[in-house]
Amino acid sequence: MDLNSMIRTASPPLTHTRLSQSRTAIRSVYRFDSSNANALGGLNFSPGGRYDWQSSCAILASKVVSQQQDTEMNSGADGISAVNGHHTRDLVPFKTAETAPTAFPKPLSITDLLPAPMHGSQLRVAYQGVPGAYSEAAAGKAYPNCEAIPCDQFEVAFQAVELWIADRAVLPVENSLGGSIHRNYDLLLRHRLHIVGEVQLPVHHCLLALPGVRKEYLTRVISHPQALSQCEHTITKLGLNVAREAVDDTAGAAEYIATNNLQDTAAVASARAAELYGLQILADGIQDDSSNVTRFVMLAREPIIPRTDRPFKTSIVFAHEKGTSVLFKVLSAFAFRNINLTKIESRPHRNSPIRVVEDGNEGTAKHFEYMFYVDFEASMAELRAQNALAEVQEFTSFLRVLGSYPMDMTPWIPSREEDI
Ligand SMILES: O=C(O)C(=O)C[C@]1(C(=O)O)C=C[C@@H](O)C=C1
Repeated sequence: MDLNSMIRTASPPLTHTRLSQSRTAIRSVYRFDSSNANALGGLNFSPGGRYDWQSSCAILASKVVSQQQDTEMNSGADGISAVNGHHTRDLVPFKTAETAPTAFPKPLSITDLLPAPMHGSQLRVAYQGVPGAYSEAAAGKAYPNCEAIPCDQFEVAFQAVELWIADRAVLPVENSLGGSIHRNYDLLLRHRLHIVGEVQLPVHHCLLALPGVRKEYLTRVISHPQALSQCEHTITKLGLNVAREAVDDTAGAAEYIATNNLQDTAAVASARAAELYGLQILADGIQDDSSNVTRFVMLAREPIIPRTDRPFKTSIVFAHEKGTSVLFKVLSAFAFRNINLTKIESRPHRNSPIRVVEDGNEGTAKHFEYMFYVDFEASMAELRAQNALAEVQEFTSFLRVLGSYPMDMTPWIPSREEDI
């Protein structure tokens, strides 16, 4: 058994197996009851279903709304049906309050369209890791008072939302020191969820060990690979002669040390993980840069309606059969309209990873093919963004809008000063 599986044995996050056990129950009912909760490892789902919200949201096509339409939207449910070109009554079965007072669907209200619905019921948010992981903190920042659902893998968090076990997933996509979390870029493409928001979380790492353990006793430091890479230089500067070992998440590493009473191993994790698993903090603020930040995206089954009354970001992914030659044209579509790009990422084109170009005289060239992910600072409700994408569509063979969502504009709170 490897380290990761041993850690998983000790903690009960949502796994692929538990997801498939619960699949049948989830398909047959929208409401979760306590038996489903037990099937999912004791997760305590909030009572009451969301089918009213689901059926209402089903009418929201991913079409954009203009600024003028945005105003109509504020006029209530009728306005919304007009905005989207649909008639709600065609889609929602009509019942009078007298005949079925409890089954009558709640009309879609403006709060249903916000990234964090204020339904009164607790929002269930899937994250990868165990309690004390940074992803759990990001879920709490994105959706205060949510019910955070731990998942053992990123993919399980995607599936938890798809299967209605969770309402949202909050997943890391990039870190200011460690770079992109590639796995999540690939999963964004493979799954059909929509980005409905982003949060940036200052990440303040600590070196944790069992009480009484001194730095000199350590032979091994374990953590999430991103966390290890964010502390690489500092671990060396601390004079530790240790092997680095990657595990699934930072808090899981802390839990593993506590459960197995490991005297020679330290974890890179949060101060909250130290508290939860009874470890001491040997060194505080061990990230190589004190302004270490991880950006997380919030995912949902339905897109939100883009707006223009606050700063929005839009994320797209595109590809072209003729390779990278299209890149300049695509980027210029944004440059001409003064639209800032905040991120560009390329990933292997899994369906056709190599393009072979025969040249009779020179031989055969093999070019790698890519999917390009771009984030830009504009809302899909803005004409300039719509025009830019119309142009991009002309140059590309594949284009998907992953989401148009409010930018995280929370004031910058620098991480505490290093204390080592
Ligand atoms: O292991 C955790 O605590 C996580 O939440 C994962 C994760 C990541 O995937 O990057 C999140 C934030 C930090 O950058 C380090 C690790």
